[in-house]
Amino acid sequence: MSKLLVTDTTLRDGSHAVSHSFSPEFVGEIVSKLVAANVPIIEVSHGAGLSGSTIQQGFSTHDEWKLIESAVANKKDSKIASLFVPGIGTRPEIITAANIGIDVLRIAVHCTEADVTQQYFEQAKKSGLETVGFLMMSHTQPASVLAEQAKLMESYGADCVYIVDSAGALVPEGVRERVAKLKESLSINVGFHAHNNLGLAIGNTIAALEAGANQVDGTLRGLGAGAGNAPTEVLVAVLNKMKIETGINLTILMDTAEEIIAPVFQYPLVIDRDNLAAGYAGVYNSFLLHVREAAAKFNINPVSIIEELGRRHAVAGQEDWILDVAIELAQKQLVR
Ligand SMILES: C[C@H](O)CC(=O)C(=O)O
Ligand SMILES: [Mn+2]
Repeated sequence: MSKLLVTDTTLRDGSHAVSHSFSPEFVGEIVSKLVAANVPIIEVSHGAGLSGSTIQQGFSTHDEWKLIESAVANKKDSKIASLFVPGIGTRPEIITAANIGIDVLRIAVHCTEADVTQQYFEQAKKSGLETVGFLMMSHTQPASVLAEQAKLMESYGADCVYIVDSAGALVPEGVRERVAKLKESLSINVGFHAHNNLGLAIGNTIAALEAGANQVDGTLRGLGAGAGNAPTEVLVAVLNKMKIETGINLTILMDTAEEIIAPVFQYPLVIDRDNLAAGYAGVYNSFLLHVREAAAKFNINPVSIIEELGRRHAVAGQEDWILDVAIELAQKQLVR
């Protein structure tokens, strides 16, 4: 097996968990540490991707382009990736990010919407970028549907397609069958991105590797939306034990997670009631901060909002449903 490619997305998925408050200085410091640890790909952007700083997705405290410039300035031999969500980002932002010097664009859509990504893959290729397709909320579709979507992305120019467990809802068997189907269907790399709502982020990532995944994600200390991601340092420790070569320096990861990332946590990253409810109901992790705000505003149990969003199969971009559901539930309480 060629060397496994690990992408650290602390500075992108982790952005959700710190209310998009990373500074250019902090980004430069973390990128330097990840580069020193030999992490091959480092993702940096707003949690919702290029141009994600909006009222619906949460405003960034700093100019996103300055964050990306700082990452590029410190990247040395590592590659800088940015996420891109069609409908949030537009083609000019791809050009701007390429001109700043990113190397990889990760194009993320709900896992049945690959058909809207063609123009963005084409633009990314035109701009000289490597490309990754990110099939979000992959638990909602069977392997056969995901494979069809992934083949569309491959035809548009994707160099890799990821199974993305956005709600942390998959169990290892579900990961294995999805990754194996993509491996069977594609001639490009296959990746996996975990969330830890059921305590399975590491286990699921190993299941993805056993099914043939070539690229996997992690975040330092698991800093990420909702229940967080597979902690990169833990993942590398487990891979070392399994004699799977990554070329990554575990000590630098452990020290950076402990000494620099842990102090920036705004709340403990635990599988609390809301995070477990989201994984169990299959609800998108980046909804959770907004769910908690709405629950507090209307004095209702956040789990009742999460369970209703799960029943309605809410997907990325439907953050406005959170408030609608909260208002409906509050009104029901009033009429009891
Ligand atoms: C835009 C999302 O945060 C992408 C992601 O990390 C996920 O779906 O998980
Ligand atoms: Mn994620």
